[in-house]
Amino acid sequence: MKTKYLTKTKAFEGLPKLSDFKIVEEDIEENLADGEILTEVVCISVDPFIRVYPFPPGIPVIGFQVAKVLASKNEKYQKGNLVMHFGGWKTICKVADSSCWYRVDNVLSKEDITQGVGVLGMPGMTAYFGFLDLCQPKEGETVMVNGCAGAVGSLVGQIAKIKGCKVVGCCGSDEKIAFAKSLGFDEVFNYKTEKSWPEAIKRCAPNGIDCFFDNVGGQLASDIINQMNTKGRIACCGSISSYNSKTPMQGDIVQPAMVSKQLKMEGFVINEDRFKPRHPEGVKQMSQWIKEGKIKVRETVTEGFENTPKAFIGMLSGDNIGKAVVRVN
Ligand SMILES: NC(=O)C1=CN([C@@H]2O[C@H](COP(=O)(O)OP(=O)(O)OC[C@H]3O[C@@H](n4cnc5c(N)ncnc54)[C@H](OP(=O)(O)O)[C@@H]3O)[C@@H](O)[C@H]2O)C=CC1
Ligand SMILES: CCCCC/C=C\CC(=O)/C=C/C=C/C=C/[C@@H](O)CCCC(=O)O
Repeated sequence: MKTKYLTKTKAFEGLPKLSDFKIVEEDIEENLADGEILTEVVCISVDPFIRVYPFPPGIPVIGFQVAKVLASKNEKYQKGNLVMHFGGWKTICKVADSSCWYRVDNVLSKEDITQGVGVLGMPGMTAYFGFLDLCQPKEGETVMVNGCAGAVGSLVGQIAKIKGCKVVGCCGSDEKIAFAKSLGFDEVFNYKTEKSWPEAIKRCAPNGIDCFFDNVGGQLASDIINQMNTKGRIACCGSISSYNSKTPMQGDIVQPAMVSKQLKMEGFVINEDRFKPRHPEGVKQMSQWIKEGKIKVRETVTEGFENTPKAFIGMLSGDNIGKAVVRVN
């Protein structure tokens, strides 16, 4: 049997380019070891961590996909099931049990299957556990989310509304502002067009910020932290403003605000042991909120395996609204 995968030809430098990728075709043995499954890709996730995770050129680009089981030597999965696994940008995969997250067709219909790598996948779990566990939001508090129209940020804002918070967001276009407002965000600003970030933050959150979910980092994050209320909580989720930077980032220091306001700042990665065993809880709650109409899902879908690099570069450049995903089959 033949498989195809996308690999990077060399380490990324700055914003990745289409010429940094190539497709490789090879034979794949169909015999499976105990616990393995053989799958055919349905959709592929393009996520920011792929830009910064130091995987070498030559191997399939890392990442999550939803795939159909073609054969199984794992009692949890049967031929025909749809699963979400960490098989990378590859069409036919042999997958070990440890890389397979869950059966997607138990919770999603065929039309919504791309949500397996979005709201019910890694980004959804990041929003759910990262925000609720680290920020501990209370009713009436003000929550700030940057990258607020993306996969994680758009979900964090909606969870914050469910918890009775005032939600302030920022993002990179007026179309994205309209989207965030349609989700229930109370105030949103465009960080690309505002003359002064401190003034925009003050205007949108005049009473200060209690919880900050940081997707972006850099000076924008420093400006937000400098307007936090006493005992505020900061979840450091990502720092996408630095991922393509060719020179070291610079920004105002935050220690004076951290000390004087007694802030709590904590970084996390969703595959930590403290979250992994709780993923079924996250999937169940997010599914429930979607059914109840409390969480709305938006995706930017690119068609075709060969267009995965284009979708990835587009996501890093801000082209996506909601989750960026590639539909293959
Ligand atoms: N800690 C963890 O376990 C996880 C962390 N993350 C992190 O969460 C963040 C969001 O990820 P995700 O929701 O998947 O991605 P998004 O869907 O939000 O897509 C990326 C977005 O980042 C924004 N962006 C790009 N460059 C910049 C910049 N220089 N300054 C500000 N914004 C920028 C763009 O939106 P715009 O138009 O607004 O600029 C773009 O659309 C990332 O930092 C990611 O690394 C994600 C998953 C897990
Ligand atoms: C593990 C990636 C660390 C890079 C941190 C960079 C930015 C933050 C971010 O975006 C984190 C993303 C985390 C993604 C986690 C993916 C794992 O669940 C992959 C697990 C691998 C496997 O299942 O074999």
